[in-house]
Amino acid sequence: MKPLIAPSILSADFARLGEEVESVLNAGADVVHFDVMDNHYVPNLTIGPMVCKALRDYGIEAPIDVHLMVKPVDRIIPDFAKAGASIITFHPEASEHVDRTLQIIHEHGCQAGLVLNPATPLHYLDHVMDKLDVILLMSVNPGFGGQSFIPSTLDKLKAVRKRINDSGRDIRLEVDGGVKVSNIGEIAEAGADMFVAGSAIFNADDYASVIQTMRDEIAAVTGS
Ligand SMILES: O=C(CO)[C@H](O)[C@H](O)COP(=O)(O)O
Ligand SMILES: [Fe+2]
Repeated sequence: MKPLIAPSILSADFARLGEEVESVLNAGADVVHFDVMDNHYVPNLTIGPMVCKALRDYGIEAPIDVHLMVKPVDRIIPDFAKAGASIITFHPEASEHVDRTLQIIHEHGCQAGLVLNPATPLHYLDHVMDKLDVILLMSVNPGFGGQSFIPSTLDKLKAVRKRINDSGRDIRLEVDGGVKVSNIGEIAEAGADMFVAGSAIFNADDYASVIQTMRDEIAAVTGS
């Protein structure tokens, strides 16, 4: 599948969020990564469905990838679907019934994904592979942008890539946390095909140049 670059708006200038999202899409980004934190499941507080709707009302048409770091998770899903989310991912530890949460996301017309933290085992995928559109591996502990990539994620990516290939389904393998120009090649080589990057893109002066360099690094190892 075509590699997707998904800037995390956590590192955008929130006072100019509409413009920032527009700029990063004009600079070549594919997907908007939207980090939702509740000061309960993670020790930080960010943005909710009203902000997602505001981006749609502003004219943003690109897919919005809502990464829910909230507990409980089910009751906020319909609000995000109504607000214009395209993909909704959640952490299994934040759901009492993972299969039901996936079902709620699909019933509301969104693509669904599970997010596994660095220390969360892969067995959470065991009985739901047929219901996943996305698997997101966290390469930092969730809660903050600007952290360093945890290298053991590479082996985990390889293992999940194998599971996806064995399943025969088109499941996106997304990676989130500490992704930069300097490591995106090895991350792609390990099997990721959707790359979240917050600080690496929004802290740069030229968004287009960072995104193009990321694409070149991915193409150098995967040919796509
Ligand atoms: O989910 C997240 C943190 O919980 C963010 O998406 C992630 O950290 C992106 O930021 P950066 O690229 O700066 O690491
Ligand atoms: Fe995220």
